[in-house]
Amino acid sequence: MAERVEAARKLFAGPVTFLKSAPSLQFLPDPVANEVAFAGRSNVGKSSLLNALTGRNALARTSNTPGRTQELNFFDVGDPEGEAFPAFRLVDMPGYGFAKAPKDVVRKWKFLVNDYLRGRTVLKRALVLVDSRHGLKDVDREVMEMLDKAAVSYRLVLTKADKIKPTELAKVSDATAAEARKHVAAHPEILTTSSETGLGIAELRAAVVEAIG
Ligand SMILES: Nc1nc2c(ncn2[C@@H]2O[C@H](COP(=O)(O)OP(=O)(O)OP(=O)(O)O)[C@@H](O)[C@H]2O)c(=O)[nH]1
Ligand SMILES: [Mg+2]
Repeated sequence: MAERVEAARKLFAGPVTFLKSAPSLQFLPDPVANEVAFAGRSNVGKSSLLNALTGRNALARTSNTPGRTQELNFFDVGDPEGEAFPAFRLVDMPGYGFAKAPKDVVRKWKFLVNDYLRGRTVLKRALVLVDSRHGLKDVDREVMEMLDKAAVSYRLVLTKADKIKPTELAKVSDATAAEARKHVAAHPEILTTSSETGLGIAELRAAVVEAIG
């Protein structure tokens, strides 16, 4: 475990650059590197977690206003010692399930995300982020079913762990794990993170590196 964490730290210490935004499938980058995608309800902390993983504060745009990102954002991550750049890609997905989302936006999200998830052979894993204060919601369950059907393996990641008491956190984590076990494509173990304190970030890096192989 410690070895994997160290290897992952090195890989993530390499160059990281924003590649492009894809508002629709025709704008997807060529599938030249394995990808790990960040999914989750709006405001759950996807962009913040991507920044924490790469150690770059302002790489992915974070915001207090939910639903700003409606595109797939691709980031190249390199290996400082390797020849190949990118070594892999991180994909920041638009958030789902915010209250004021207009219907056409929701429909667009479903088409874009569903098509991306089903058709992308380089997509090795999705990380489904869940706010640890709220736990899984029905929209998350719908996305989990979408991932089950698309046969994309995924891992549930609790975010903003700094915002709740450890006893509450343990309860939410147990409940989330119990649900994960009912889904064929879900990893049974839940990762707990905070972009604010750095909790779980090293472990999440290791999980990404394991996923990209
Ligand atoms: N306390 C705390 N706040 C966080 C954490 N992660 C994110 N936030 C805050 O939560 C808000 C939303 O974060 P984002 O990273 O923009 O969320 P997102 O999931 O990318 O949101 P969308 O792009 O709208 O889907 C911001 O105000 C962040 O500063 C965390 O670990 N702890
Ligand atoms: Mg975002």
